[in-house]
Amino acid sequence: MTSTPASAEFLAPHEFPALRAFGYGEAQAQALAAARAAFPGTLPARVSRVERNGYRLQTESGEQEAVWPAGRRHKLLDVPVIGDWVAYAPPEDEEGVEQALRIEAVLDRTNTFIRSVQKGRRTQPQVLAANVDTVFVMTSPEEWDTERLARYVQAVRLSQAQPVILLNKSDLARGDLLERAQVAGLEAPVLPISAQGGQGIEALTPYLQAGQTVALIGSSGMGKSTLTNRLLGEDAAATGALSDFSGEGRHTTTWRTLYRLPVSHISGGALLIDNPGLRDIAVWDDEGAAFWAIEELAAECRFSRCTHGREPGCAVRAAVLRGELDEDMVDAYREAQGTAQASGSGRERPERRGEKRPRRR
Ligand SMILES: Nc1nc2c(ncn2[C@@H]2O[C@H](COP(=O)(O)OP(=O)(O)OP(=O)(O)O)[C@@H](O)[C@H]2O)c(=O)[nH]1
Ligand SMILES: [Zn+2]
Repeated sequence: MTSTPASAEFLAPHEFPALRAFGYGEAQAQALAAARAAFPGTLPARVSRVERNGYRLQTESGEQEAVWPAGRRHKLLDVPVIGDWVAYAPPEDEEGVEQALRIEAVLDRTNTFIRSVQKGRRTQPQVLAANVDTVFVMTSPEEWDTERLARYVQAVRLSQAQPVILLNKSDLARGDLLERAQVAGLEAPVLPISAQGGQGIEALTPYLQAGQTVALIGSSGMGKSTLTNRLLGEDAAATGALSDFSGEGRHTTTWRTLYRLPVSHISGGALLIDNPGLRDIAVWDDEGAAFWAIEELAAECRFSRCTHGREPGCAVRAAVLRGELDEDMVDAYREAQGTAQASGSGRERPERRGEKRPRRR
């Protein structure tokens, strides 16, 4: 929604100095204005933790519990995820301060990370994280695989985030791997680092500026936890989102969390998204990429509430006709959005399932 908002609904970013450190800026202020038109008086916050039964929000006045009201008819892709900006209803009275805040709307996302999940025989998109500026793809000398990395790089670029390859455990690199990695032709910087020893870590600084959001992905054992702990440093326990950070280690944490990195010689105070689902590199498949593409294209549809059915000026349909998008993927997406039924063209086509391209791993 890019139309100029009514002034009463528009709250300038500088009115939220604390949220600015969490990345609140002009785009969020515009999105909030649109949400306030529907939900007057709501205020902005960022989802800093997703729990089984609720959320933790970073508001201008600190972290607070919140709920996304059950029973509300919402579409699958509209459910708040880690990294989302939301509009919440401020508590009505003093007592209300003790209660969980109510999330009224998810603000327009600058991007989403979507994976495909299998529900029975159907493929369905699931949003893992939103509003990510940079994705660190972590690999190691033993696991270096140029082709596979090229696919992740492409997937990250599709989602409008910037890919950066971290070649961790560079202390273990043999022969000329570090040199070869630099000239592998990947459309992303390749940074040799050692999360354990700290070598090369300064190269991350440009991506870790205040208000920047980064996500770390990579298969098991690449050193994601080691790097996260190094970046969080001693200040970890002092950060709100980390109040349950314990000696048990992060492996036991199943929450999705947005950590604010302490300001150090490496980080200017960036936000780091840790999502167990995002860690699994298998999510970067063709289907997930198709769902991203649909989300991006949908912004170009003539109607902001386009269901990508038979509306005129639908950019998603146009891409299908051009052969750029798989129709099955569009159907799966529409089903998840709950729009397929409404527009009367929802079809299940199990007979075509067998024809689908094999999933690449
Ligand atoms: N030699 C060397 N070993 C490292 C380095 N970074 C991490 N390791 C080791 O690699 C192993 C795996 O590191 P983790 O940080 O647990 O890896 P992870 O990516 O978080 O793994 P999962 O939690 O399973 O996803 C540990 O034994 C680390 O000590 C490094 O820079 N050099
Ligand atoms: Zn459309």
